[in-house]
Amino acid sequence: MNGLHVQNGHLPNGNSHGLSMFDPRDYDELLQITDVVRNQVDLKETPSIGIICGSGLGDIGDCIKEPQVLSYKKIPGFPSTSVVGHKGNMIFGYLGGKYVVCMQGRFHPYEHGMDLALCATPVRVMHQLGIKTLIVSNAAGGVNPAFNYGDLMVIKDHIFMPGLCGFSPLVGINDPRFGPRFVSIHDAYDINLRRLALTVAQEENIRIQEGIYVMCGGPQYESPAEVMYFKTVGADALGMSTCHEVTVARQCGIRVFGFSLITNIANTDADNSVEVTHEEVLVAAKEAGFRACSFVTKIIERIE
Ligand SMILES: O=P(O)(O)O[C@@H]1C[C@H](O)[C@@H](CO)O1
Ligand code: HPA
Repeated sequence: MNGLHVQNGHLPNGNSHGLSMFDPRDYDELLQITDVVRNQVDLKETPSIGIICGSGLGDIGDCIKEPQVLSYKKIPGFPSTSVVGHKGNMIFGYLGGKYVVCMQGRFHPYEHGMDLALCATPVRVMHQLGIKTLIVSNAAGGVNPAFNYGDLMVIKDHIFMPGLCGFSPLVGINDPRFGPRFVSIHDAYDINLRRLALTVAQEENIRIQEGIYVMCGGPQYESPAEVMYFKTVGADALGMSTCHEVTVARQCGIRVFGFSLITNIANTDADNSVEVTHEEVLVAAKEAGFRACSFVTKIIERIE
């Protein structure tokens, strides 16, 4: 065990700089964290599905039945969540008739020194808890001209900008217990889950799109010229998260479903642009809360 200090049987949280004292690439250290989680909740069964709530989409966690809520503050190694709209709770309980674990709040690389492995820690912990399927959500700016404010977008594929620039959660030592050194990202977003989601949306009368999500580094929103660049290379929606989590999930063989809530339409012309704010992102997410909950619940009901 490297660099991990056990105090009174508990591992410490990250320090005041948000940097963690544990090594998120160390399988055994993560096992300890997972054990601390297990010891603080009365698990009804092994959770089969993990959920990560995007900005303002914490309502999904609030829909969970018989919830057991564990604050991230009680999970050693988990850094703080500083972004408004990310409550920082790990919730166990039932959704759509399945036992799930839900991360009501995520760690964004821009909050934590671009330490992508640290930010993907919840996925590795959920893997050790036994999940087989991960549902990731995010707020994103729409680039595709057919998209409207408030649309949901099933993620078909992604462009992981930090990953392409060497900021991958898989950089560094690789413990084969997490999965292979080299991971193929050819089918990251499970096609059967995507089809199921499109069917559910149609049945529930939810406006749905399908497209390519781009993870930028953030925290600044993209300039109109940058948006045009991404549009040219095939982007449909822009955000600042998700791809690091999906990459780690795929390494450990978890199947993934991802969706974006289009909270704003990204600017494409500096002469006709509007300010983008996190406040409007949160308003859009609040308006979509009920829809997002029923979408996720109905999908989970039908997951085999
Ligand atoms: O956690 P997500 O990806 O939903 O958060 C988005 C991206 C930024 O963190 C923030 C910008 O408003 O919302
Ligand atoms: N860009 C990046 N991230 C975002 C946006 C955006 O326009 N909207 C919500 N999250």
